[in-house]
Amino acid sequence: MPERKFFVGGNWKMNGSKKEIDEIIAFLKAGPLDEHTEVVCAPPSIYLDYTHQHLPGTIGLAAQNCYKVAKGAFTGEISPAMIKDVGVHWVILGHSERRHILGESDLLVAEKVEHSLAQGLGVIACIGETLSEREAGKTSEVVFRQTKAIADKVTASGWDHVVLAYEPAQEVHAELRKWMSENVSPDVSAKIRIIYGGSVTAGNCKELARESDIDGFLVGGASLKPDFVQIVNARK
Ligand SMILES: O=C(CO)COP(=O)(O)O
Repeated sequence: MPERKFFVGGNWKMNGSKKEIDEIIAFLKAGPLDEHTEVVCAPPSIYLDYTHQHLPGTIGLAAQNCYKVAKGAFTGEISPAMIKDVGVHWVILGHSERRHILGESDLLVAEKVEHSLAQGLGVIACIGETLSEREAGKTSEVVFRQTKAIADKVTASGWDHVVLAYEPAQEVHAELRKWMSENVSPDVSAKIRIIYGGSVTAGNCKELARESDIDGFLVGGASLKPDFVQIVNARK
């Protein structure tokens, strides 16, 4: 069975300023960070370049979104080519806030994943149901529908550059891995990292990290605080 390197993403969402970023970088530098964990921070796009200039090279960077074509008349959007041009190698796509607040469809998210992979970015592809969908017992239906939209656009080798981020927990992670095995391939299912994106804190990270199908985290609020170091080190 392939080794899946633990992956912790810090999604800063629409937070931060140069001063706050300096503070985050200071606690990341102080660490120490478990070298067996892949760490990727995602600042707002306007700060990608600034963060790239100051962050240690051992920590990766992600944009929080991008568009599905290289350039053109798409006011307010950024492209994978631009993300790469400032030295950044990852992008988060399909975050629940983009799906539900900004109205991104499964197809749009999948097209963004396709274009980003074609341009050579790594993709943190987010999937997850809303609370009302969960309460209606639709978790698997929604999550598999979203995953299928993405899977339809990813080539066999493309999966090497995808991390799947899902909210609720081990049970669904295990179901997702089974879906990947049956619908993509046993090989991809064994290799792909499925990370947990539901309010991870310094308090709950160690227990979550013990689950066999949880290969890391996508952290929101706690990634802005020194607690993030403990989360990165959850498997230590
Ligand atoms: O959306 C999330 C990660 O992208 C989770 O956010 P919080 O960790 O702030 O709950």
